[in-house]
Amino acid sequence: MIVAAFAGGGDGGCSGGCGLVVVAVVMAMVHGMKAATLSSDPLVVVVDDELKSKEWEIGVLKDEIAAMQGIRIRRTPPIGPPANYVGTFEDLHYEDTAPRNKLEEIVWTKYGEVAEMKEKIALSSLKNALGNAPPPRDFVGSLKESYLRTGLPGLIAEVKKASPSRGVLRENFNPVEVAKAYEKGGAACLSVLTDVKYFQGSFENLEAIRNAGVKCPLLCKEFIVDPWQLYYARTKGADAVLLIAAVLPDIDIKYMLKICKKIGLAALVEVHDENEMDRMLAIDGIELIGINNRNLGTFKVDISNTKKLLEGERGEKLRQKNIIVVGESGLFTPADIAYVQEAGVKAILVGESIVKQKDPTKGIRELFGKDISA
Ligand SMILES: O=C(O)c1ccccc1NCC(=O)[C@H](O)[C@H](O)COP(=O)(O)O
Repeated sequence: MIVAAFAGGGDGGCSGGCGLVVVAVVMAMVHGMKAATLSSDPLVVVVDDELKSKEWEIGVLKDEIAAMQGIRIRRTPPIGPPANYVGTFEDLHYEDTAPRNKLEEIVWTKYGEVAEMKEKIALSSLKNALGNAPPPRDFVGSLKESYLRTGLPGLIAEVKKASPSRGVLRENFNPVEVAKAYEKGGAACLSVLTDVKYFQGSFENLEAIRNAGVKCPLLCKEFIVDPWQLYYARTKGADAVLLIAAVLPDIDIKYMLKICKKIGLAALVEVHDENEMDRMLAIDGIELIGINNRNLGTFKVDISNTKKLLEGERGEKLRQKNIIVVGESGLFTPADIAYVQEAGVKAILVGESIVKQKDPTKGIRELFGKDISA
């Protein structure tokens, strides 16, 4: 086991906690080196090489910790150590270099995109810009209010032009028009895809909807891999963000939840299976858990996933913790809504079935089998 070897343990009994200590130590070293890089020391080149090596080691360790938590999504392609690497990991083999599934491909692309964005906009600038951002609105409160008003799951209606599994869902896509139609139809909140490459979304769409006076709180539907994105989303007017348990280890979820709280973002934490649900149930401070019925590896949609994850002790624990469960993906008919509501959800996230309708307001009426706007 890499972490144990690196930690000098080697007895195979090193838990995720041990790995975290190792990461903390390496990070402290990296921070020390970053400080050195800023100086005019003649050893700067050597320090730069070491810095690259240490950052690479952190990536390896993070994947190792994630794997221990059952996460199969690797953060970056396993490209091997930087040139001149001298260290603990040089014996690793890099055969499995293609993404294992679409989600992993999206995550790798996102890492690259975010790295480029971070070069252009420093975190400190984003922090300074927070004061000028449109004020955060109560995403969770809006879902609760809708549920109490209608007796039906609060609707998070998704502004989604296209998806990897279904291709283009709506030609002549006007995000503001769709958002207004959803609001008119009784949506409690909106989800706005901001990923460009795979969903043809954008942060411009999010900003445009916010600036058009739409009152529904907005979820920034993005693949978050770095805390920088949380600040960016907030400065663009998001009220909530998505944290995907299949992508983020517990330590990242905990850290990001803290940041969200600090900057006024609600967090929808998304799970797909029992392992992810159990991991999230062990974390304090989660208010919203989304159960995605779409397997993000195979794209297969099965709404019985929601029921399966809410049965027995898990359902009981969710109720005890007052967590609102959101049923996500593959919901098309009033019977589907009744099925997931019966299973215990109090909110739903719906894209395809309503965005494809000529009139999305009417699409919402058909989805629920009644007018939920009044
Ligand atoms: O929708 C996809 O094809 C997809 C592929 C890979 C990762 C995520 C994906 N979708 C994100 C979502 O979870 C859905 O957009 C959302 O739950 C709404 O689903 P639906 O009502 O089925 O459009």
